[in-house]
Amino acid sequence: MKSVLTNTALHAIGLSKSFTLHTQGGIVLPVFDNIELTVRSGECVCLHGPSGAGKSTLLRSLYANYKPDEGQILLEHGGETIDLLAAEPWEVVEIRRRTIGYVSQFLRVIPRVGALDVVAGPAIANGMPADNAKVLAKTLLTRLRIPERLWSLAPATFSGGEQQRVNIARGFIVDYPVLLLDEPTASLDAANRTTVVELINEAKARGAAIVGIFHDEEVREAVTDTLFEVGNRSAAMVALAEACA
Ligand SMILES: Nc1ncnc2c1ncn2[C@@H]1O[C@H](COP(=O)(O)OP(=O)(O)OP(=O)(O)O)[C@@H](O)[C@H]1O
Repeated sequence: MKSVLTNTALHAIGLSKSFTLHTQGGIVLPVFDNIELTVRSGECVCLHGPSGAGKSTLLRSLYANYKPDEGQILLEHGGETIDLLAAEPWEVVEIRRRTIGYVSQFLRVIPRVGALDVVAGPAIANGMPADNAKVLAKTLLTRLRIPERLWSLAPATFSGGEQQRVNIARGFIVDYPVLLLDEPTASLDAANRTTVVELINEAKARGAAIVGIFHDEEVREAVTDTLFEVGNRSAAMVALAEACA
């Protein structure tokens, strides 16, 4: 469909999700119901709620890792508004390449590919010449304090925090219009948390629409514009100012 979202980068309408446990007698676990979520360009929405409320499930649904039972996820992609849930698998691949970035807590390591190439990969896939992509990758790895001696090594043997920082560099190397962040600072020290906050705020300043889960209170307060409560049946938007008052 032609573009219908004005200044809104992502609009989820009527999202409902339950899991059916086929190996456990077909028990149905409802997770969320009738979620309505709007994220504007330059805005960071923090998914908030108790453990088990469904934050990760919602974030994964926004990346089409999980398929909600009902609803639409409208996005601007290639000058058109598309519904991610109705997209063909090849379109989902294309949407992930160009429009939605996702930083999970854990790096899915690619055997034998060095950290520099792991980070440069998404930029090259978006058409950036390899030399330029590697320069950008080096800048990000330096900002995230990955020592140069590790750049050519495959991250499989890196520490948890090092892997997470490689993952963050990989997620921020492309100027995705929509960025999904699942606890990006979970294994990081204070200096690297500060760098991640800077990267998030720089992404917002260039107009990225961000949805994230941030358990660290300082990080949450430094980046969040809007808290989105997950976990009651009528999930509601609560202004950050109210939540922090
Ligand atoms: N793949 C799955 N299959 C079945 N149930 C699942 C699956 N993923 C999540 N769940 C269930 O859905 C509910 C929500 O889980 P989810 O991980 O989204 O919560 P969360 O709010 O992110 O929790 P936390 O803050 O502890 O990470 C939980 O009850 C969980 O057991």
